[in-house]
Amino acid sequence: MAQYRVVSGSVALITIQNPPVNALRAAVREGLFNTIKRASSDPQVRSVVLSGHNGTFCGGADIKEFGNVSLPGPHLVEIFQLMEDLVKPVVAAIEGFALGGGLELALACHYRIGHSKAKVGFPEVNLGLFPGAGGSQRLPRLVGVPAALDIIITGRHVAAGEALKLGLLDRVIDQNTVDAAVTFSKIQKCTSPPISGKPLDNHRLGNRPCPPLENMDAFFEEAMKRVHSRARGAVAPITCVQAVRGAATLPFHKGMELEKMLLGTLFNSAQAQASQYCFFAERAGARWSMPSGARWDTCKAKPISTAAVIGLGTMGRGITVALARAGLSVVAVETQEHQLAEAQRAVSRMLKGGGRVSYSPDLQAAAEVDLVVEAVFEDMAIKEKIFKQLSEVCKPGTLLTTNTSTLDIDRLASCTRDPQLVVGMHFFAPAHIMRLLEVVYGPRSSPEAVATAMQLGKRMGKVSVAVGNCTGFVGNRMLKPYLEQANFLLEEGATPELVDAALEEFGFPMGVFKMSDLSGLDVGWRVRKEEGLTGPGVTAGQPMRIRHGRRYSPLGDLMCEEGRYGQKTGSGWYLYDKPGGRVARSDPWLRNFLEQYRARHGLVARRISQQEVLERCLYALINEGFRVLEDGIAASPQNIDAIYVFGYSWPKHRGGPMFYASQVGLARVLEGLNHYHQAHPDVPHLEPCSLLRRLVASGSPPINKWSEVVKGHRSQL
Ligand SMILES: CC(C)(COP(=O)(O)OP(=O)(O)OC[C@H]1O[C@@H](n2cnc3c(N)ncnc32)[C@H](O)[C@@H]1OP(=O)(O)O)[C@@H](O)C(=O)NCCC(=O)NCCSC(=O)CC(=O)CCCCCCCCCCCCC(=O)O
Ligand SMILES: NC(=O)C1=CN([C@@H]2O[C@H](COP(=O)(O)OP(=O)(O)OC[C@H]3O[C@@H](n4cnc5c(N)ncnc54)[C@H](O)[C@@H]3O)[C@@H](O)[C@H]2O)C=CC1
Repeated sequence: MAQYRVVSGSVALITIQNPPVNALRAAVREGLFNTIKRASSDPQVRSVVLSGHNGTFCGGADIKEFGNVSLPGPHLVEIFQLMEDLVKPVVAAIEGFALGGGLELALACHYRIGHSKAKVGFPEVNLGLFPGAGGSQRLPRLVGVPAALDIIITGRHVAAGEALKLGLLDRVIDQNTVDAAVTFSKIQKCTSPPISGKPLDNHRLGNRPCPPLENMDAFFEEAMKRVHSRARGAVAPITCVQAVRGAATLPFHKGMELEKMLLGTLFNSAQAQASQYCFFAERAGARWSMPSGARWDTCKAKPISTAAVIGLGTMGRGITVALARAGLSVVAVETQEHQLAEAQRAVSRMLKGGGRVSYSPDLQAAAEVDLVVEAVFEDMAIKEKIFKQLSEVCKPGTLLTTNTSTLDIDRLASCTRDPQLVVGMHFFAPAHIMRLLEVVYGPRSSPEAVATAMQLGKRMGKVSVAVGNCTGFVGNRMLKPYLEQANFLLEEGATPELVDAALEEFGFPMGVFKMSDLSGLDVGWRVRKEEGLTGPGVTAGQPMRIRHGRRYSPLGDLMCEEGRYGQKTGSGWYLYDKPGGRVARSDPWLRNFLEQYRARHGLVARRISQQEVLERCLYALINEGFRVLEDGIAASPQNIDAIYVFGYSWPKHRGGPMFYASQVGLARVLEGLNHYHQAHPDVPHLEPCSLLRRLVASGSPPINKWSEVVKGHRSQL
């Protein structure tokens, strides 16, 4: 766990060994504690080098241990103090990553040497924590308060070059880091005396004062204001500011006491649990499986080096950028001349002149590529035609994928010669930025096609989740009842402002109406027309607010008929200063419109609480999530949660909708749905699904045990 060797005659080389990231689990902490003591008392040893096995210094504390109320083994704070107090110089040799507790470990060393490709950082804020083993107190003393606060609050990875400039690293090298650190620990080159034996006090960060900061009170006030406005209800970022303020104002030992107290408030909090759950949910998608039994570890991906993107609108442009950034050579195809020219400019701008992209108005240009992503209008007839053409044009074996957000993958596959080569690759806007990729398999998609799309997602840095084929797949299928509830609430007396405020307070960066204005109201309108819910496809004589015997809100359709598509037209649920404007203002027109609408349909506006908004919107969405699990469209609640956190900006500190349901309590969610369904019996999305009932009947097991109930449930269907 911590290997000890004496090298070069007098240097104790301690190597942390705990693959894959050398996390500081109990046995490692024990090993570190013992080897530091050994180095201290070994008369042969004059200096110490600390390194990590297999090119990674240390990924920090072992997150899997965090559920324990009291962690076993020696405490990190104690180990780091022991190391800092050592009278022999200790040099950290940083290769790969030094993150979280790993960087705290490096800060407790007297010197830090990093490889030029190394990265350091404090990502704890993403886990609902902050660097609580001395990091919040030592880093500001080394790099100053503003730089330290930035690193701690953002959780970003700092590249070696920047770390050197900040003084976080003493040296950056391109050669073998451990060898360099051993040499460094023994001698300082040229005129300087050997560092072994040199007084080390200035290199013990706990002994140093924080560099002074002018206008400190104003600095922290401003920082706190910024954090409050951005944290969206997350507590950890606020604690980061409090802890760093402690470093700036208190002696080290007092700062450490404050750090301990603050960590105590976070460590077992619901937010920390939710954020840590998200860390593992993000990674769980890589271990995909299909109902056929095909799995991530038994299927091989095809090599992909060239791709074509068909349709260069909003999505196609971002997809082209994402593929080019992943190192693929991309052919971008668009039939509209002006769109092609505009897309070429936009893509070049985003790629900053880099990437290998060629442009064509002709589908024939896709003849030799390994993979195609189709991103034309959401119109089945157009897409079917394109898939038929692609099947004729492309070389045998080309993977044909579609970015459709709702349509049937199998129907598209049936237009091709090789339906097993067709899968959905559902990106989220903006496609080069949003991390989520839903990889949709149809009944005939081959495991190899799925493996290839998943592998490509990884190359693009996406969180990829394999899902089954149904209208809207996982994310958009669950979104439908959420949007539906929001519209019903408007009919009943709410305003877009009230609904959005409730959702933003919950932690979404944008409420449902602001989000719809951003995406474009016409997108959903097109889908509803395609489904025959509005437009010429509606059976004559149907009441306006009923479709297929269920409650329906035509509000979104009426807005589009008024030409209000959202930001792009300068008005939607809100008013914008110009088409394409970003700042939403309340619109008196809309208030009038809603009043007239209610009057026309005999609806009496009532007072609606924020709690009702949250429960109806979120429980309806969660209920559909249970149906998705029940139908086997998503393999696990973790997959659903990853989709919502990385594709729909569900607040990480709430852990995703299914985790949130488990935290609220399944019985309470069931009770809420029963209540609202009784009040609205014509809304099937509010009727609790049978899997939820069954989970509650089985005593509401923890989320990692749901799959057992799901399996039993499916076998009974
Ligand atoms: C390191 C990475 C950047 C590597 O990325 P990549 O190569 O892409 O690999 P991955 O797929 O991400 O990971 C591979 C594999 O490893 C698993 N893993 C990664 N990191 C960890 C980890 N830190 N712990 C456990 N497991 C880890 C990962 O899950 C993968 O496995 P799989 O899931 O099975 O596929 C990347 O991995 C990464 O970013 N890792 C996380 C880095 C990070 O966030 N580090 C910070 C950890 S938190 C930390 O260090 C906090 C502290 O040190 C301070 C807390 C002190 C604790 C003190 C406890 C005292 C509590 C008392 C409180 C009460 C007080 C009172 O009462 O008084
Ligand atoms: N806009 C969004 O937020 C998201 C959209 N999607 C899906 O992505 C697809 C594309 O959507 P958008 O980019 O928003 O549409 P868009 O309307 O912005 O762009 C579509 C482009 O396809 C081009 N096109 C049409 N027929 C073509 C053909 N035969 N050959 C080549 N190009 C052709 C059009 O000229 C247009 O430039 C749709 O299936 C949509 O459902 C998926 C995720 C998010």
